[in-house]
Amino acid sequence: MAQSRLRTLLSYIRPHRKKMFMGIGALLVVNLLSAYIPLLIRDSVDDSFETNRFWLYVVGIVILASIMWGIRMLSRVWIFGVGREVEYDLKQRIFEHLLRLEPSYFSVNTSGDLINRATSDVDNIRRLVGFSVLSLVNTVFAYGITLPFMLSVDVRLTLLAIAPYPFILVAVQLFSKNLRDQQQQVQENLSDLSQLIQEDMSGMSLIKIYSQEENEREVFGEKNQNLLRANLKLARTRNLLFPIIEALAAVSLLLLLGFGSRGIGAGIISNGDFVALIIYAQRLVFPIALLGFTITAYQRGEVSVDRVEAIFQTEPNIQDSPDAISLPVEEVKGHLEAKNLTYTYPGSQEPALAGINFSIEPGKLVAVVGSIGAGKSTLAHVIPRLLDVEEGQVFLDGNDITKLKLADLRRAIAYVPQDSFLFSTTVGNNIAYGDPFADSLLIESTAKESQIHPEIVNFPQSYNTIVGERGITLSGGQRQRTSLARALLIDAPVLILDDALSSVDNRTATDILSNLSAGVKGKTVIFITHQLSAASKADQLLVMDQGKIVQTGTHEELLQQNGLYQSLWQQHQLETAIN
Ligand SMILES: Nc1ncnc2c1ncn2[C@@H]1O[C@H](COP(=O)(O)OP(=O)(O)OP(=O)(O)O)[C@@H](O)[C@H]1O
Repeated sequence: MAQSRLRTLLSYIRPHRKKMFMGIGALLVVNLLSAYIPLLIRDSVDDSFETNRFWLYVVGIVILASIMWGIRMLSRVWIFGVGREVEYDLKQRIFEHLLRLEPSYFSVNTSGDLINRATSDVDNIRRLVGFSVLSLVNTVFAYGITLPFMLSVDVRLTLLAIAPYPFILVAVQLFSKNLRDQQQQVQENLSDLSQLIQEDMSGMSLIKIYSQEENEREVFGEKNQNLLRANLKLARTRNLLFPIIEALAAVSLLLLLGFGSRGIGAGIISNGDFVALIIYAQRLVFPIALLGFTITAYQRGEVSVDRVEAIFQTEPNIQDSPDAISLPVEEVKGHLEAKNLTYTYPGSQEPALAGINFSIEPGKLVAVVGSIGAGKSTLAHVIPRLLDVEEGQVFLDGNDITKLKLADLRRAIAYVPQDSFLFSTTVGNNIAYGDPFADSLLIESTAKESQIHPEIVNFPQSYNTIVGERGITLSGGQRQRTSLARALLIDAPVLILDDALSSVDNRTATDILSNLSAGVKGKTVIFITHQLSAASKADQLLVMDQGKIVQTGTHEELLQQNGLYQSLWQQHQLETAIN
C-alpha cells in the first residue's frame, strides 16, 4: 500500500521531472559548498594564528556563502515550483474527472467533501511534493556529504556526535501512527464542517423561516468544536515529538563539546578541527529536525493521496460502450420507444419504473401525468441516460440509447429539469449556455418562445442582468422560463420538460405549450406535469401510477375511460372552481 502510494506520488511528479532534477542538482551543489565552508573556517582558525591571511579567508567564505545562498534559492524555486505544478495538474484532473461522473455520484458524495479533497487534500500533496522532497533530499545530501567530511576530521568524535540520531528516528516511528490517525480525524472533521457551511448557505431561507438559527449555530459549534479537538490532539502529539527530537540533537552537541574539548587538551585535534566539527554537527541538527516535519507532511500527504485517488478510481457507470455508434443530430427524427423499461434506484427495493412500454412518434407533444412519486421524473432522467439504464429498453429512432455515443444522444435531447438551475452570470449567458456563440437575435427569439422576453427587457440591464447565485434574483416562474429558453436555444429534436412550468400560471403554461407544438415543428416534446389543463392540449397523454403506465390516449379518449386520469381531471376541475 505504502509502495503504491509512493508510486502514485512519483507519477504526479513524472511530468515535471526535469525541473525536479534541476532542483535536486542545485541542492547537491549547496550541500557540497556547505560541507566545504567549515573546512575553510577550520583553516582560517588554524592559519590565522601564524599568518595574516584572515581577511582572505573571510572574503572567500563570504563569496562561497553568497553563491550557496543563490543556488539554494534556485533549488527552492524549482522544487516548490514542481509542488505548485502538481497542485495545478491535480485540480485540473479532479475537475475534469468529476465532469465525467453521473449525477447520482454527487448525491452520495457531498459537495463539501469533494471541495475539501480538491482544495486542502491537494494542498497537502503539494506540500508533500515540495517541502518533503526538498527536506528529504536535503537530509540525504547533508548526511551523505557531511559525514565523510566529519569522519575525515575525527572518527571517534563523529561517531559520538551522531550516536543519538538513531533514537530520533525511533521516536519519530513511535509517534508516526498516532500522527497519521489524528491527521485523518482532522481531515474528516474539516470535511464535515465545510459540508455544513455549504448546506446552510444554500438553505438560508429555510433556516430563517423555521427559525432554526440557534439550532444551526449549535450544530456548527459542535462540529467546529470537534475540529478544534482533533487539531489540538494533533498539535499535542506533534509538540511532544519535536522537543524530543531537539533534546536528542542537543545531547549530540553536548557529547561533542565534552569529548572535543578533552581532545584539544590532549592535542589529538586542532582548534580548527574542533570548530569545524561543531559547525558540521550543527548543520546536521536542522535536517534531522526537518525529517520529523517531513514525516508528518508525508503522513498527511498519504491520507490526502488516498482521498484524491478515491475520486480518480471511481469510473463513470454511464459512458460510451466500446462499440458506441454515432447518430448526428441532423439525422435524428425524434422517435422514442420504451420496451419493458424497468429501473430500480441503487439500494431501493421497489422499482421506480416497472415494465413501461410506449412509442412516441416524431414531432408529437406527449404529456406525462399521474400521481406523485409515480416515476415521471425517473423516466425523464432515463431517456438522456442521466440514470444508468440497462440495454435493450429505450430506443431513439430505433437505436438502443445505451449503444449510442453519449454526446450524440445528449445533443439530440434538450432536458429542462424540475428545479431550474441557473448559473451566476447574465440572463443572456444562461440562455446561451448550450451554445455560447449564439447571437443575440437567437437568444431573444428563444426567450420570446418561452415568454420571458418582456420581463427580461424590464430587468435593469436587460439580457446583461446578472441573475445572482443560482438565479436567486429571479422569481421561480422567471427561472423556469429562462431554463426553457436555454433548452430551446440548442434546437434539439427531442425536448423533455420535467414539471418545468410548475411555477408558471396555467394560462401562460398552456400558451407556451401550444406555441411550442405549433412553433417547433418536428420536435418531439415530452411534457411531464401536474398542470392538467396544459397537459390536455397534448397529442397524447401517458398516465403513470406506481412505476407503470396505466393509461394512454388523448385527453378526450381518457375522459371516456373510468380510470386514474378521469379522477385526476375531476379533482383538477374542482380545484379550478374553488380558486
Ligand atoms: N435518487 C433516488 N434514489 C432512490 N429512490 C428515488 C430517487 N429518486 C426518486 N426515487 C424514488 O423513485 C420513485 C419515483 O420517483 P420520481 O421522482 O420519478 O416520481 P415523480 O412521478 O416524478 O414524482 P413527482 O410528481 O412527485 O415529481 C419514488 O418512489 C421516489 O421515492
